[in-house]
Amino acid sequence: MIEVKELHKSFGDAHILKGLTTAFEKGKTNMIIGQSGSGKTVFLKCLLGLHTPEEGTISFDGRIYSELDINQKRALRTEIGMLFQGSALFDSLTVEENIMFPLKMFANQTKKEMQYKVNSVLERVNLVGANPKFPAELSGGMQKRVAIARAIVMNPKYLFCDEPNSGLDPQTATVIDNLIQEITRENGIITVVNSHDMNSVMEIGEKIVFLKDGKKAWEGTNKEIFITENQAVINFVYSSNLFKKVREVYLNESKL
Ligand SMILES: Nc1ncnc2c1ncn2[C@@H]1O[C@H](COP(=O)(O)OP(=O)(O)OP(=O)(O)O)[C@@H](O)[C@H]1O
Repeated sequence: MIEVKELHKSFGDAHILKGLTTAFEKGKTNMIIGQSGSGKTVFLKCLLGLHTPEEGTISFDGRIYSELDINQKRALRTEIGMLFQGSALFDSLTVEENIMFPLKMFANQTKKEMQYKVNSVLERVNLVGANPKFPAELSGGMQKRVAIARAIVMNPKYLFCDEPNSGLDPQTATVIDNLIQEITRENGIITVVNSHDMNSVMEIGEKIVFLKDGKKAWEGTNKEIFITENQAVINFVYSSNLFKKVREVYLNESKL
């Protein structure tokens, strides 16, 4: 479990996270939602250890990050897979070289072991045989699948994803969402996803944390978000006519 307690993060006078407390469980896809500027990326960077909170703790299966020494932090870092917005593949490297990159950096494996691992993750994301291709030869959805393969090649315990659907058409976005959720369940990963995409939130949000003014304003499941009476959530999630309608239908059906 990842436990976040009373997290505070400021930049100069700007107090961004103001005592955020939440927890994320194994095998679950957790989504962080909130308006632009509400601190989702800052929070993800705190989880990654890229920002140091002034107050509060983040514990990874009992290991409080701020209390770890440099070697323990380094070891923990190898347990984290990251899916960046826009895939962030190295353009000059092939698919295979991209996926092998973290193995070469952090794992002490033979070429044969690495090759086996690359092929098995490529198979998992349905890209068998894509090894020699360059990112520019792939569609956005395929690039995203390569990025997922790279994020899971080290068998991470934790997977953090920043806007995994940005720039994808709705059908491809759903494929990527389902892949993230399936891999999370199969491997018992703790996955945390920052998202603007309400479709994703409804589809795979087993736990949703709504950030507002640097705090958790609401949390619940993708079932509970349909029935919540929390006005801030309603204003944010059901701002579009389509989602208003979906909520209405859901509420009417649940009365039957
Ligand atoms: N390194 C930084 N230095 C100063 N201010 C920062 C820094 N990083 C983020 N901020 C500020 O923190 C606030 C929250 O930013 P953040 O990127 O976390 O928002 P977000 O919820 O992810 O927004 P979006 O949905 O648009 O990506 C913003 O006001 C931003 O300007």
